[in-house]
Amino acid sequence: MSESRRPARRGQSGSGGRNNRPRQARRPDASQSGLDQPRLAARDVLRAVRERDAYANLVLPGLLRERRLDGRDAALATELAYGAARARGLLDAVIADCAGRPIAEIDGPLLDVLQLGAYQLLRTRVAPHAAVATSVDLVRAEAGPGKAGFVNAVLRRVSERSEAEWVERLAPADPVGRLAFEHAHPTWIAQVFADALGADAGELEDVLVADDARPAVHLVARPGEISSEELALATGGEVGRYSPYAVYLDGGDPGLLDAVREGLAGVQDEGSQLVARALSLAPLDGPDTGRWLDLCAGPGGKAALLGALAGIEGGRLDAVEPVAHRADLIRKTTKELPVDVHVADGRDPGLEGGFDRILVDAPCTGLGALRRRPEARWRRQPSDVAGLAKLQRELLASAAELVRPGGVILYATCSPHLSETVAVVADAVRRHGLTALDTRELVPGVPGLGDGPSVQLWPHRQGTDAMFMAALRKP
Ligand SMILES: C[S@@+](CC[C@H](N)C(=O)[O-])C[C@H]1O[C@@H](n2cnc3c(N)ncnc32)[C@H](O)[C@@H]1O
Repeated sequence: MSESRRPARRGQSGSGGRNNRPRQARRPDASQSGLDQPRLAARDVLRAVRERDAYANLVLPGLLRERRLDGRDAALATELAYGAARARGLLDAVIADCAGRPIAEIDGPLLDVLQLGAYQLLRTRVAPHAAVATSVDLVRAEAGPGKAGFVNAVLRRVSERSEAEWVERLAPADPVGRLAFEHAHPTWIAQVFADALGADAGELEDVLVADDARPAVHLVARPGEISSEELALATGGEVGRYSPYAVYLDGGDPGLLDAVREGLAGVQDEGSQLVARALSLAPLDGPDTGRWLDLCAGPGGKAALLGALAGIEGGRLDAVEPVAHRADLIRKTTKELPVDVHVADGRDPGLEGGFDRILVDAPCTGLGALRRRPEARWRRQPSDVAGLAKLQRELLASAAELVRPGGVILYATCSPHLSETVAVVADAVRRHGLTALDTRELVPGVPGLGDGPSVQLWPHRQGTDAMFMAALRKP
């Protein structure tokens, strides 16, 4: 192994899910046994993402276990796989310039290694000769000396400039495009962030930087099971700033923690905790009869928190999810809680109305949680938005039917896209006669919430995912 173990500049963690079985997670064969194993693992993750649309953060853990990589080797593999997946647009622009040909004309397996090498050269403190040599070794072992020579030549060219110099040379001239390029985001997503920031669009660079940094792991202490103080003591973490259930961890695999294995705690971004809590705090007209509904509940993170909070008040939560295996995940997360899981479409779940509190945590583009899903920013397309916005409106219409007069709906997305947030809410207010409440009052103690009445959280302001929420009461 090399000096590459020095701390790298950027890194990450995340969540997601499809085609992620560890098909590629077999042990390396004999021809690979002399190779740098963390880099081989990172290369295999990039390959799985490219070839079969896998999610890096679901493939990598299985692969590390299969290959018995732990400690510093696991940390290096994680840093390189997630970092290269996240920075793909920037890396590809540099690689294409150095190769003198479009990315589409470079063989996929070579491109995986070039991205890995370019990432090390531009965004880590790995010594250039180690970055180039280990990349060349990876290609030589699989594709022979000719291809290895090509990779060697391209990476040597990459190493002739720093990241800042490449940005200077290749970034588009327009301000949003330039910032997007510099911080490895597609321009359209940077524009979505700028639009959502509105008058605060001057903070765009701060958002992009925060979105590109390794996020802390957030744990949720299950109410009634363990307090956040006890959880922080048990895990060596730090009690969260805003959610009374949050604990921050610096890194590591939270799945290995006793508290998580025993179901006393879960992994959940603090912003998501604040969403669930906001629904529980919303003022109703009339008494709370204890009928709560989570209309888009899979995989069950917020349902677990809501179920625990409803249970403390003697209430119950109905949890709706159309995808059977995601409904199974809700059952697993909420067992022993007063939660009834229904496999159904939230637009017509077949439940009797009259709910006091309804969460609509709608399917969305996820543009607010990109920091936790390394490759997602390069996969999402602007054309994804229209279909989701239609579904979001329909789900909110269904919630407006199911909530009782005086009851409250909390509409939430892990996206700041205006077409998925304020536009959907304004439409619901107009069509269904709902009243917008001041949602800022439902996240007490959280600074930087702007003019209301809805709440948009940001990684650079609150350190959470960019969750949106709006509380709506039926008159
Ligand atoms: C943003 S996720 C919800 C996350 C969840 N609340 C949690 O905290 O774990 C959206 C969920 O809505 C589900 N979904 C998709 N279409 C739906 C529909 N028509 N009705 C209800 N849920 C739907 C998705 O399968 C997904 O599990």
